[in-house]
Amino acid sequence: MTHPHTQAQQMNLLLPDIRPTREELETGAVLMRQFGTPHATGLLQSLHEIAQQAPFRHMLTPGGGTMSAAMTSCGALGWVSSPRGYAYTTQDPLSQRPWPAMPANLSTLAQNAAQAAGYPDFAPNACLLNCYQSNSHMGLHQDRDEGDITQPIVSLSLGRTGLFMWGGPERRSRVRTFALDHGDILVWGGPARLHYHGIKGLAPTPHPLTGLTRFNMTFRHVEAHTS
Ligand SMILES: O=C(O)CCC(=O)C(=O)O
Ligand SMILES: [Fe+2]
Repeated sequence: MTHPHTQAQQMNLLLPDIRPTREELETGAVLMRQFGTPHATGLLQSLHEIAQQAPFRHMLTPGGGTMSAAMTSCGALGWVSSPRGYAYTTQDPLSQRPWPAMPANLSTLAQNAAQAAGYPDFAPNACLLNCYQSNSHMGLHQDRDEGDITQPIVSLSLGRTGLFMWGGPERRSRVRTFALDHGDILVWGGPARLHYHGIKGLAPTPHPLTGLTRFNMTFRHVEAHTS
């Protein structure tokens, strides 16, 4: 029996491969596994500081429901849902104060991820933060309240794994479901910018840093025409 591997290859087999991967889901949509992982501790710290100023809350929907994910925002503009509809606002309606500023570690990571995905000019001015528990989900939807669809969406997952639904340009388009793990970043723009997507639920296993909670941050560029 000969040995099929050189000594160097054998050594490599003993080490985990921690290089970020880059997977094009389709034109304009790029999944970069683990892209945020090296920065996770600082990102979670910033998230908790944001939530101290602008707490996670379950927003009401125009259809009369309540969102099962709790949400807040940072940046110049924040996303709100209410019985009156969806909007980006400059103030948190809970405090009537401006949304917390977007911390530099968040915006830098989002811009680096966008650049790696092929969007070098991304300039986020809004970041929506989602907090999911075991019973949370987010139905298939488009991100279309931004006014500007020339810039991509950059989505960072932290903590417990989410089961992400990735569809197409129409609600009835075929949907792929896959896991988004701690540190994964998904970027969608260009021809995929208005593709339907959502969260089917969470994987059962707790995460060492967040327990049974999954956090997600989506970075957006919103045209400043809102209230
Ligand atoms: O939690 C996610 O991965 C997706 C969140 C999302 O689609 C949104 O906030 O618009
Ligand atoms: Fe979305």
